[in-house]
Amino acid sequence: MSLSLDAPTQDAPSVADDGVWLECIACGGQFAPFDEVRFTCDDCDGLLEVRYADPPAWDEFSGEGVWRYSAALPFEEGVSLPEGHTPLHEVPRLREDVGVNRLRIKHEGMNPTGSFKDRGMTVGVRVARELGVGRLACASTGNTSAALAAYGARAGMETLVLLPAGKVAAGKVAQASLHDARILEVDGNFDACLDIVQDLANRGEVYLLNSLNPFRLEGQKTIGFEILEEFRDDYGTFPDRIVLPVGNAGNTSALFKAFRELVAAGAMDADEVPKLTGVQAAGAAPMVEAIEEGNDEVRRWENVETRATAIRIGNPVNAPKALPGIRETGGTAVAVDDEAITEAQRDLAREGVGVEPASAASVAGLRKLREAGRVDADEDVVCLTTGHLLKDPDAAYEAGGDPEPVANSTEAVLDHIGAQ
Ligand SMILES: Cc1ncc(COP(=O)(O)O)c(C=O)c1O
Ligand SMILES: N[C@@H](CCOP(=O)(O)O)C(=O)O
Repeated sequence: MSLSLDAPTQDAPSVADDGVWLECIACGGQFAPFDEVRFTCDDCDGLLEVRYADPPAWDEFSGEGVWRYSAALPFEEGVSLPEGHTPLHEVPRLREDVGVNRLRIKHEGMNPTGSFKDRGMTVGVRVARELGVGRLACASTGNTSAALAAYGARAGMETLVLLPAGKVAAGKVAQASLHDARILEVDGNFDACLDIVQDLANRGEVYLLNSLNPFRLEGQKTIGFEILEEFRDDYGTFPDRIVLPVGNAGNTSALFKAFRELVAAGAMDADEVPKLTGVQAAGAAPMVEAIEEGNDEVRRWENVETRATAIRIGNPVNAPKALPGIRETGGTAVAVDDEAITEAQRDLAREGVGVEPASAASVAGLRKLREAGRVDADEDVVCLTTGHLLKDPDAAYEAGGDPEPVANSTEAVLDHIGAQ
Protein backbone atom coordinates (compact mmCIF):
# COMPACT_ATOMS: atom_id res chain seq x y z
CA MET A 1 0.00 0.00 0.00
CA SER A 2 1.61 3.30 -1.01
CA LEU A 3 0.90 6.55 0.83
CA SER A 4 -2.13 7.31 -1.26
CA LEU A 5 -5.77 6.97 -0.34
CA ASP A 6 -6.63 4.65 -3.20
CA ALA A 7 -3.73 2.18 -2.76
CA PRO A 8 -4.96 -1.42 -2.92
CA THR A 9 -4.32 -4.03 -0.22
CA GLN A 10 -1.17 -6.10 -0.59
CA ASP A 11 -0.48 -9.81 -0.33
CA ALA A 12 1.72 -10.73 2.61
CA PRO A 13 5.38 -11.00 1.55
CA SER A 14 7.48 -13.98 2.65
CA VAL A 15 8.97 -11.93 5.53
CA ALA A 16 5.52 -11.39 7.09
CA ASP A 17 4.72 -12.82 10.51
CA ASP A 18 1.03 -13.74 10.74
CA GLY A 19 0.16 -11.26 7.96
CA VAL A 20 2.19 -8.39 9.52
CA TRP A 21 5.40 -6.87 8.14
CA LEU A 22 7.39 -3.62 8.08
CA GLU A 23 7.68 -1.66 4.86
CA CYS A 24 9.85 1.33 3.97
CA ILE A 25 7.76 4.23 2.66
CA ALA A 26 10.73 5.48 0.61
CA CYS A 27 12.11 2.40 -1.20
CA GLY A 28 9.46 -0.26 -0.51
CA GLY A 29 11.93 -2.56 1.31
CA GLN A 30 10.08 -5.19 3.35
CA PHE A 31 11.20 -6.61 6.69
CA ALA A 32 10.05 -9.15 9.24
CA PRO A 33 8.38 -7.27 12.11
CA PHE A 34 9.90 -8.96 15.16
CA ASP A 35 13.12 -10.66 14.03
CA GLU A 36 15.36 -7.80 15.14
CA VAL A 37 15.20 -4.23 16.38
CA ARG A 38 14.92 -1.65 13.60
CA PHE A 39 13.37 1.82 13.45
CA THR A 40 14.19 2.83 9.89
CA CYS A 41 14.89 1.00 6.61
CA ASP A 42 18.03 -1.17 6.57
CA ASP A 43 18.66 -0.16 2.96
CA CYS A 44 17.87 3.57 2.66
CA ASP A 45 17.13 4.73 6.24
CA GLY A 46 13.58 5.71 5.17
CA LEU A 47 10.61 5.66 7.57
CA LEU A 48 8.96 2.29 8.20
CA GLU A 49 5.26 1.47 8.38
CA VAL A 50 3.57 -1.59 9.82
CA ARG A 51 1.59 -3.28 7.05
CA TYR A 52 -1.19 -5.90 7.22
CA ALA A 53 -2.40 -8.34 4.60
CA ASP A 54 -5.96 -7.88 5.93
CA PRO A 55 -6.91 -4.26 6.71
CA PRO A 56 -9.80 -4.06 9.19
CA ALA A 57 -13.57 -3.84 8.68
CA TRP A 58 -15.83 -2.07 11.21
CA ASP A 59 -17.50 -5.30 12.38
CA GLU A 60 -14.15 -6.71 13.49
CA PHE A 61 -13.90 -4.10 16.26
CA SER A 62 -15.22 -4.97 19.73
CA GLY A 63 -14.64 -3.86 23.31
CA GLU A 64 -13.37 -0.43 24.36
CA GLY A 65 -10.27 1.72 24.02
CA VAL A 66 -7.15 1.08 21.97
CA TRP A 67 -7.50 -2.71 22.06
CA ARG A 68 -11.00 -2.53 20.63
CA TYR A 69 -9.06 -2.16 17.37
CA SER A 70 -6.81 -5.19 17.84
CA ALA A 71 -7.89 -6.47 14.40
CA ALA A 72 -5.88 -3.54 13.05
CA LEU A 73 -2.94 -3.94 15.44
CA PRO A 74 -0.03 -6.38 15.56
CA PHE A 75 -1.22 -8.06 18.79
CA GLU A 76 -4.45 -8.99 20.56
CA GLU A 77 -3.50 -7.08 23.71
CA GLY A 78 -0.75 -4.87 25.11
CA VAL A 79 0.78 -3.45 28.27
CA SER A 80 -2.36 -1.57 29.24
CA LEU A 81 -3.49 0.89 31.92
CA PRO A 82 -6.02 1.01 29.97
CA GLU A 83 -6.03 3.78 27.33
CA GLY A 84 -8.25 5.29 24.63
CA HIS A 85 -12.06 5.60 24.71
CA THR A 86 -11.64 9.33 25.36
CA PRO A 87 -14.54 11.81 25.32
CA LEU A 88 -15.76 13.53 22.16
CA HIS A 89 -17.13 16.67 23.80
CA GLU A 90 -19.77 18.96 22.40
CA VAL A 91 -18.85 22.65 22.81
CA PRO A 92 -21.98 24.55 21.75
CA ARG A 93 -20.84 28.10 22.66
CA LEU A 94 -17.47 27.65 20.98
CA ARG A 95 -19.11 26.11 17.91
CA GLU A 96 -21.42 29.12 17.62
CA ASP A 97 -18.55 31.53 18.14
CA VAL A 98 -16.22 29.90 15.59
CA GLY A 99 -19.11 29.43 13.16
CA VAL A 100 -19.06 25.86 11.86
CA ASN A 101 -21.92 23.39 11.43
CA ARG A 102 -20.72 20.92 14.05
CA LEU A 103 -17.73 21.08 16.40
CA ARG A 104 -16.60 18.27 18.68
CA ILE A 105 -13.46 18.09 20.83
CA LYS A 106 -11.70 14.73 21.03
CA HIS A 107 -9.98 15.12 24.39
CA GLU A 108 -6.93 12.88 24.45
CA GLY A 109 -5.91 14.52 27.71
CA MET A 110 -8.26 12.01 29.36
CA ASN A 111 -5.89 9.10 28.77
CA PRO A 112 -4.22 7.49 31.84
CA THR A 113 -1.13 9.72 31.89
CA GLY A 114 -3.02 12.68 30.43
CA SER A 115 -2.02 12.58 26.77
CA PHE A 116 -2.46 10.62 23.52
CA LYS A 117 1.03 9.14 23.94
CA ASP A 118 -0.52 6.34 26.03
CA ARG A 119 -2.18 4.93 22.92
CA GLY A 120 1.21 4.58 21.29
CA MET A 121 2.96 3.23 24.36
CA THR A 122 0.50 0.40 25.03
CA VAL A 123 1.51 -1.03 21.64
CA GLY A 124 5.15 0.10 21.63
CA VAL A 125 6.01 -1.34 25.05
CA ARG A 126 4.23 -4.59 24.10
CA VAL A 127 6.50 -4.84 21.05
CA ALA A 128 9.56 -4.03 23.20
CA ARG A 129 8.66 -7.03 25.34
CA GLU A 130 8.25 -9.19 22.24
CA LEU A 131 11.71 -8.16 21.06
CA GLY A 132 13.19 -8.82 24.50
CA VAL A 133 14.97 -5.45 24.68
CA GLY A 134 16.58 -4.11 27.86
CA ARG A 135 16.35 -0.34 28.33
CA LEU A 136 13.51 1.78 26.90
CA ALA A 137 14.25 5.39 25.96
CA CYS A 138 12.84 8.52 24.40
CA ALA A 139 13.55 12.17 23.80
CA SER A 140 10.68 14.29 24.95
CA THR A 141 9.06 17.68 25.31
CA GLY A 142 7.34 16.00 28.28
CA ASN A 143 4.35 13.87 27.41
CA THR A 144 6.21 11.05 25.71
CA SER A 145 8.47 10.79 28.76
CA ALA A 146 5.51 10.68 31.16
CA ALA A 147 3.83 7.94 29.13
CA LEU A 148 7.00 5.93 28.60
CA ALA A 149 7.82 6.11 32.31
CA ALA A 150 4.34 4.87 33.28
CA TYR A 151 4.12 2.09 30.68
CA GLY A 152 7.73 1.07 31.33
CA ALA A 153 6.91 0.86 35.04
CA ARG A 154 3.83 -1.19 34.25
CA ALA A 155 5.94 -3.60 32.23
CA GLY A 156 8.67 -3.68 34.89
CA MET A 157 11.25 -2.29 32.46
CA GLU A 158 14.02 0.27 32.85
CA THR A 159 13.37 3.67 31.23
CA LEU A 160 15.65 6.54 30.25
CA VAL A 161 14.32 9.92 29.09
CA LEU A 162 16.19 12.87 27.60
CA LEU A 163 14.55 16.26 28.11
CA PRO A 164 15.49 19.73 26.85
CA ALA A 165 16.65 21.47 30.07
CA GLY A 166 14.24 24.09 31.38
CA LYS A 167 11.72 23.58 28.57
CA VAL A 168 9.43 20.85 29.94
CA ALA A 169 6.24 21.63 31.87
CA ALA A 170 6.27 20.75 35.57
CA GLY A 171 3.50 18.13 35.54
CA LYS A 172 5.30 16.06 32.94
CA VAL A 173 8.66 16.01 34.71
CA ALA A 174 6.84 15.08 37.93
CA GLN A 175 5.20 12.11 36.19
CA ALA A 176 8.43 10.79 34.67
CA SER A 177 10.15 11.21 38.01
CA LEU A 178 7.56 9.42 40.13
CA HIS A 179 7.20 6.57 37.63
CA ASP A 180 10.91 6.08 38.15
CA ALA A 181 12.38 6.98 34.79
CA ARG A 182 16.01 8.02 34.78
CA ILE A 183 15.77 11.65 33.62
CA LEU A 184 18.63 13.35 31.77
CA GLU A 185 18.30 17.09 31.16
CA VAL A 186 20.16 18.04 27.99
CA ASP A 187 21.52 21.49 27.25
CA GLY A 188 19.78 21.58 23.87
CA ASN A 189 16.31 21.50 22.34
CA PHE A 190 14.03 18.48 21.75
CA ASP A 191 15.44 17.80 18.28
CA ALA A 192 18.96 17.57 19.71
CA CYS A 193 17.68 15.14 22.37
CA LEU A 194 16.10 12.97 19.68
CA ASP A 195 19.35 12.95 17.67
CA ILE A 196 21.11 11.54 20.75
CA VAL A 197 18.44 8.92 21.46
CA GLN A 198 18.62 7.78 17.83
CA ASP A 199 22.41 7.42 18.19
CA LEU A 200 21.94 5.42 21.39
CA ALA A 201 19.39 3.19 19.66
CA ASN A 202 21.66 2.64 16.65
CA ARG A 203 24.41 1.55 19.06
CA GLY A 204 22.01 -0.95 20.63
CA GLU A 205 22.02 0.81 24.02
CA VAL A 206 18.29 1.56 24.14
CA TYR A 207 14.98 0.69 22.50
CA LEU A 208 13.62 3.95 21.05
CA LEU A 209 10.00 4.73 21.81
CA ASN A 210 9.51 8.04 20.06
CA SER A 211 7.09 8.19 17.16
CA LEU A 212 9.88 7.24 14.78
CA ASN A 213 9.06 3.77 16.08
CA PRO A 214 6.38 2.54 13.63
CA PHE A 215 4.61 0.47 16.31
CA ARG A 216 3.92 3.60 18.40
CA LEU A 217 1.95 5.03 15.51
CA GLU A 218 -0.15 1.87 15.29
CA GLY A 219 -1.56 2.67 18.73
CA GLN A 220 -2.08 6.33 17.86
CA LYS A 221 -3.93 5.27 14.70
CA THR A 222 -6.83 4.26 16.95
CA ILE A 223 -7.61 7.96 17.56
CA GLY A 224 -8.77 8.03 13.94
CA PHE A 225 -10.88 4.88 14.25
CA GLU A 226 -12.48 6.15 17.44
CA ILE A 227 -13.35 9.59 16.06
CA LEU A 228 -14.91 8.12 12.93
CA GLU A 229 -16.96 5.54 14.83
CA GLU A 230 -18.21 7.98 17.47
CA PHE A 231 -19.05 10.73 14.99
CA ARG A 232 -20.87 8.29 12.72
CA ASP A 233 -22.82 6.85 15.67
CA ASP A 234 -23.97 10.36 16.66
CA TYR A 235 -24.68 11.84 13.23
CA GLY A 236 -24.68 8.99 10.69
CA THR A 237 -21.78 10.64 8.85
CA PHE A 238 -18.03 11.20 9.20
CA PRO A 239 -16.52 14.63 10.04
CA ASP A 240 -15.41 16.79 7.12
CA ARG A 241 -12.24 17.87 8.86
CA ILE A 242 -9.98 16.91 11.79
CA VAL A 243 -7.82 19.73 13.14
CA LEU A 244 -4.83 18.75 15.24
CA PRO A 245 -1.67 20.24 16.75
CA VAL A 246 1.54 19.17 15.03
CA GLY A 247 4.94 18.65 16.63
CA ASN A 248 6.81 15.56 15.49
CA ALA A 249 3.85 14.88 13.13
CA GLY A 250 3.17 11.38 14.50
CA ASN A 251 -0.58 11.84 14.92
CA THR A 252 -1.01 13.33 11.46
CA SER A 253 0.77 10.28 10.04
CA ALA A 254 -1.16 7.85 12.24
CA LEU A 255 -4.60 9.27 11.41
CA PHE A 256 -3.78 9.20 7.71
CA LYS A 257 -2.79 5.54 8.06
CA ALA A 258 -6.08 4.73 9.80
CA PHE A 259 -7.99 6.31 6.91
CA ARG A 260 -5.91 4.51 4.26
CA GLU A 261 -6.52 1.16 5.92
CA LEU A 262 -10.27 1.74 6.15
CA VAL A 263 -10.44 2.80 2.50
CA ALA A 264 -8.35 -0.24 1.45
CA ALA A 265 -10.72 -2.50 3.38
CA GLY A 266 -13.76 -0.89 1.73
CA ALA A 267 -14.91 0.34 5.16
CA MET A 268 -15.10 3.96 3.95
CA ASP A 269 -14.87 5.77 0.62
CA ALA A 270 -11.86 7.90 -0.24
CA ASP A 271 -14.10 10.95 -0.64
CA GLU A 272 -15.44 10.48 2.93
CA VAL A 273 -11.99 10.87 4.51
CA PRO A 274 -11.72 13.95 6.78
CA LYS A 275 -9.33 16.70 5.72
CA LEU A 276 -6.30 16.53 7.98
CA THR A 277 -5.51 20.05 9.11
CA GLY A 278 -2.32 20.61 11.07
CA VAL A 279 -1.65 23.51 13.41
CA GLN A 280 1.77 24.61 14.64
CA ALA A 281 2.95 27.42 16.88
CA ALA A 282 4.30 30.32 14.80
CA GLY A 283 7.70 29.96 16.49
CA ALA A 284 7.99 26.27 15.53
CA ALA A 285 6.25 25.84 12.18
CA PRO A 286 8.43 23.89 9.71
CA MET A 287 5.49 21.76 8.51
CA VAL A 288 3.40 24.84 7.79
CA GLU A 289 6.31 26.29 5.85
CA ALA A 290 6.57 23.10 3.73
CA ILE A 291 2.83 23.05 3.01
CA GLU A 292 2.71 26.75 2.15
CA GLU A 293 5.76 26.54 -0.11
CA GLY A 294 4.71 23.23 -1.71
CA ASN A 295 7.92 21.50 -0.60
CA ASP A 296 8.27 17.72 -0.39
CA GLU A 297 10.81 18.05 2.38
CA VAL A 298 10.67 19.95 5.62
CA ARG A 299 13.48 22.35 6.47
CA ARG A 300 14.80 21.81 10.01
CA TRP A 301 14.30 24.92 12.14
CA GLU A 302 17.27 25.20 14.51
CA ASN A 303 15.74 27.88 16.73
CA VAL A 304 12.22 27.21 17.90
CA GLU A 305 10.23 28.94 20.64
CA THR A 306 6.65 28.83 21.90
CA ARG A 307 4.75 28.78 25.17
CA ALA A 308 3.21 25.52 23.91
CA THR A 309 6.36 23.61 24.90
CA ALA A 310 4.91 20.23 23.81
CA ILE A 311 5.15 21.33 20.17
CA ARG A 312 8.43 23.21 20.45
CA ILE A 313 9.88 21.03 17.68
CA GLY A 314 11.89 22.15 14.64
CA ASN A 315 12.53 18.85 12.87
CA PRO A 316 9.30 16.80 12.60
CA VAL A 317 10.68 13.35 11.93
CA ASN A 318 7.41 11.98 10.55
CA ALA A 319 7.09 14.67 7.89
CA PRO A 320 7.51 12.19 4.97
CA LYS A 321 4.36 10.40 6.22
CA ALA A 322 2.47 13.49 7.37
CA LEU A 323 2.90 15.78 4.34
CA PRO A 324 1.13 13.27 2.03
CA GLY A 325 -1.51 12.87 4.75
CA ILE A 326 -2.36 16.56 4.69
CA ARG A 327 -2.18 16.84 0.91
CA GLU A 328 -4.00 13.60 -0.02
CA THR A 329 -6.92 14.37 2.28
CA GLY A 330 -7.28 17.91 0.94
CA GLY A 331 -6.29 19.42 4.28
CA THR A 332 -3.94 22.25 5.08
CA ALA A 333 -1.62 23.58 7.78
CA VAL A 334 -1.60 26.86 9.63
CA ALA A 335 0.55 28.62 12.23
CA VAL A 336 -0.90 30.42 15.25
CA ASP A 337 0.76 32.76 17.72
CA ASP A 338 1.04 32.10 21.44
CA GLU A 339 -1.63 34.67 22.35
CA ALA A 340 -4.16 32.88 20.12
CA ILE A 341 -3.20 29.57 21.74
CA THR A 342 -3.81 30.96 25.24
CA GLU A 343 -7.12 32.48 24.15
CA ALA A 344 -8.22 29.10 22.76
CA GLN A 345 -7.14 27.44 26.02
CA ARG A 346 -9.51 29.84 27.83
CA ASP A 347 -12.29 29.19 25.28
CA LEU A 348 -12.09 25.46 25.91
CA ALA A 349 -11.87 25.94 29.68
CA ARG A 350 -15.09 27.99 29.57
CA GLU A 351 -16.76 24.88 28.13
CA GLY A 352 -15.30 22.77 30.96
CA VAL A 353 -12.59 21.22 28.80
CA GLY A 354 -9.18 21.66 30.43
CA VAL A 355 -6.23 21.34 28.06
CA GLU A 356 -2.54 22.21 27.93
CA PRO A 357 -1.40 24.96 25.52
CA ALA A 358 -0.29 22.71 22.61
CA SER A 359 -3.74 21.12 22.56
CA ALA A 360 -5.47 24.47 22.32
CA ALA A 361 -3.51 25.17 19.13
CA SER A 362 -6.06 23.04 17.26
CA VAL A 363 -8.91 25.36 18.23
CA ALA A 364 -6.82 28.48 17.60
CA GLY A 365 -5.97 27.11 14.15
CA LEU A 366 -9.60 26.33 13.34
CA ARG A 367 -10.64 29.86 14.34
CA LYS A 368 -7.92 31.40 12.18
CA LEU A 369 -8.80 29.28 9.15
CA ARG A 370 -12.50 29.98 9.57
CA GLU A 371 -11.90 33.74 9.84
CA ALA A 372 -9.82 33.57 6.66
CA GLY A 373 -12.62 31.67 4.87
CA ARG A 374 -10.38 28.61 4.46
CA VAL A 375 -12.84 26.50 6.48
CA ASP A 376 -16.48 26.73 5.42
CA ALA A 377 -19.39 27.49 7.74
CA ASP A 378 -21.17 24.26 6.78
CA GLU A 379 -18.30 21.99 7.82
CA ASP A 380 -18.44 19.32 10.54
CA VAL A 381 -15.17 19.59 12.45
CA VAL A 382 -13.39 17.62 15.16
CA CYS A 383 -10.53 19.33 16.99
CA LEU A 384 -8.03 17.06 18.71
CA THR A 385 -6.87 18.20 22.14
CA THR A 386 -3.82 16.19 22.97
CA GLY A 387 -2.92 16.83 26.61
CA HIS A 388 -4.57 17.64 29.95
CA LEU A 389 -4.60 21.09 31.61
CA LEU A 390 -2.69 19.82 34.66
CA LYS A 391 0.30 18.86 32.53
CA ASP A 392 1.34 22.51 32.50
CA PRO A 393 0.09 24.16 35.71
CA ASP A 394 2.20 27.29 35.14
CA ALA A 395 0.55 27.95 31.78
CA ALA A 396 -2.87 27.36 33.35
CA TYR A 397 -2.16 29.91 36.11
CA GLU A 398 -1.02 32.43 33.51
CA ALA A 399 -4.10 31.90 31.35
CA GLY A 400 -6.56 31.90 34.28
CA GLY A 401 -7.60 34.54 36.81
CA ASP A 402 -5.65 35.23 40.02
CA PRO A 403 -6.92 34.05 43.43
CA GLU A 404 -8.23 36.97 45.53
CA PRO A 405 -6.99 37.26 49.14
CA VAL A 406 -9.74 37.77 51.70
CA ALA A 407 -9.91 38.00 55.49
CA ASN A 408 -10.87 34.96 57.58
CA SER A 409 -14.59 35.67 58.20
CA THR A 410 -17.96 35.13 56.53
CA GLU A 411 -18.63 38.88 56.69
CA ALA A 412 -15.39 39.61 54.86
CA VAL A 413 -16.24 37.06 52.16
CA LEU A 414 -19.78 38.46 51.74
CA ASP A 415 -18.39 41.95 51.55
CA HIS A 416 -15.72 40.87 49.06
CA ILE A 417 -18.18 39.23 46.65
CA GLY A 418 -20.55 42.17 46.91
CA ALA A 419 -23.39 40.19 48.50
CA GLN A 420 -26.17 42.11 50.34
C1 LIG B 1 0.30 17.75 24.02
C2 LIG B 1 0.89 17.49 22.68
N1 LIG B 1 0.22 17.91 21.60
C3 LIG B 1 0.69 17.71 20.37
C4 LIG B 1 1.90 17.10 20.16
C5 LIG B 1 2.33 16.93 18.76
O1 LIG B 1 1.99 15.65 18.32
P1 LIG B 1 2.74 15.01 17.07
O2 LIG B 1 4.16 14.86 17.49
O3 LIG B 1 2.07 13.71 16.91
O4 LIG B 1 2.60 15.95 15.95
C6 LIG B 1 2.65 16.65 21.25
C7 LIG B 1 3.96 16.00 21.08
O5 LIG B 1 4.58 16.01 20.05
C8 LIG B 1 2.12 16.84 22.53
O6 LIG B 1 2.77 16.42 23.61
N1 LIG C 1 5.47 16.18 22.24
C1 LIG C 1 6.30 15.06 22.24
C2 LIG C 1 7.53 15.18 21.39
C3 LIG C 1 8.04 13.81 21.02
O1 LIG C 1 7.17 13.25 20.15
P1 LIG C 1 7.08 11.71 19.79
O2 LIG C 1 5.64 11.54 19.47
O3 LIG C 1 7.99 11.52 18.66
O4 LIG C 1 7.49 10.89 20.96
C4 LIG C 1 6.61 14.67 23.67
O5 LIG C 1 5.67 14.63 24.45
O6 LIG C 1 7.73 14.43 24.02
